[in-house]
Amino acid sequence: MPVSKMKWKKYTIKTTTAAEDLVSGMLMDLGMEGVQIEDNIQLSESDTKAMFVDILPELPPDEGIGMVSFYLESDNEGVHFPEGIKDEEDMRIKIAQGLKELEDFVDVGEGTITSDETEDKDWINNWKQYFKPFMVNDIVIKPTWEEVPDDMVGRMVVDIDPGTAFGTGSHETTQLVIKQMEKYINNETELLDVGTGSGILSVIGLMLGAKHVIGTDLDPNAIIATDENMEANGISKERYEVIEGNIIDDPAIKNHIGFEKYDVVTANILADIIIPLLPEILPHMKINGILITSGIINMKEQAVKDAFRSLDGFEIVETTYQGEWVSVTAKRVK
Ligand SMILES: C[S@@+](CC[C@H](N)C(=O)[O-])C[C@H]1O[C@@H](n2cnc3c(N)ncnc32)[C@H](O)[C@@H]1O
Repeated sequence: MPVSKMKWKKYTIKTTTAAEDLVSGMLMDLGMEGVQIEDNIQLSESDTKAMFVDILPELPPDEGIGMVSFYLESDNEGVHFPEGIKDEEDMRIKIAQGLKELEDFVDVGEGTITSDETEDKDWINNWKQYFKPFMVNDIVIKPTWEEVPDDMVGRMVVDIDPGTAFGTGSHETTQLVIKQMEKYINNETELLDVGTGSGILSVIGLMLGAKHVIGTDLDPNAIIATDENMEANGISKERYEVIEGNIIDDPAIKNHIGFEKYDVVTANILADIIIPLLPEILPHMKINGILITSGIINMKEQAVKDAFRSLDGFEIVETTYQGEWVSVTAKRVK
């Protein structure tokens, strides 16, 4: 699929941090898509988890200003406004009315609207320009829309389009798991991939010879992406299953996955999620089964290891590092 080169016009409303969510909602009601908020409020714990960052960025002080932006497609005929909006003037009037209604509930601040010159920007597909074929050990990982470069021909090739799910393979945490999988997966392996994202680890597990994989994720986009990536790599439906749900607290998922069944389990999720996952994953593993955890920022290495050691059943066999990230591999010993 070629990288889309649509043109977009960006409009930005200067408001307050208190009003930014309401302003976004108002814009979405008017039919705007891709609404973005920028402010200097520190991310909450749940936001950081969703964004997969363990370290909070240092931001300048929050001065209560929030910028809410949206993008409209534009071409030679001009900007394409959502249904019900005639032109730019009509849009500005409708937004001003919307802000006025919100004023009864919250301080909307300046409420000024600025626009950027039309730019060649596609915020959904932009990242694709930077996703190029690369290698992890001997495995070539490439976007589905790129050819295998000449110097990488003849190796195992994994095609990936993560869509909106996590997992191009370029993140250190994913690479740490792939390198461990190469050591432990063989033709007898039953694999469980907790937090499958794009399905990249499941696909690689099967390509390395695993008999079957079950992937789980909380994100419905991960299910779609995994199906697509299995197909892109010519993997038949009998070899895998991907399910939406949480093995931490959903007994139906636990029963479905089955107990004492897995030779290898991968879990590339944040340390704060891995810690409560460990006792839940243990009973699904065979004795001598291997659990490869990743997504652990170095400052949380000790906490994850303490969690492993507090459980009667795991023995840590290896710790590997890439950049500021850590992967802990453990064996089920009883
Ligand atoms: C860092 S991504 C890893 C994606 C892919 N496995 C990789 O290695 O590139 C973590 C994934 O875990 C999912 N996740 C978070 N908590 C989970 C849980 N309790 N059970 C299953 N998946 C979870 C997220 O939705 C996200 O897709």
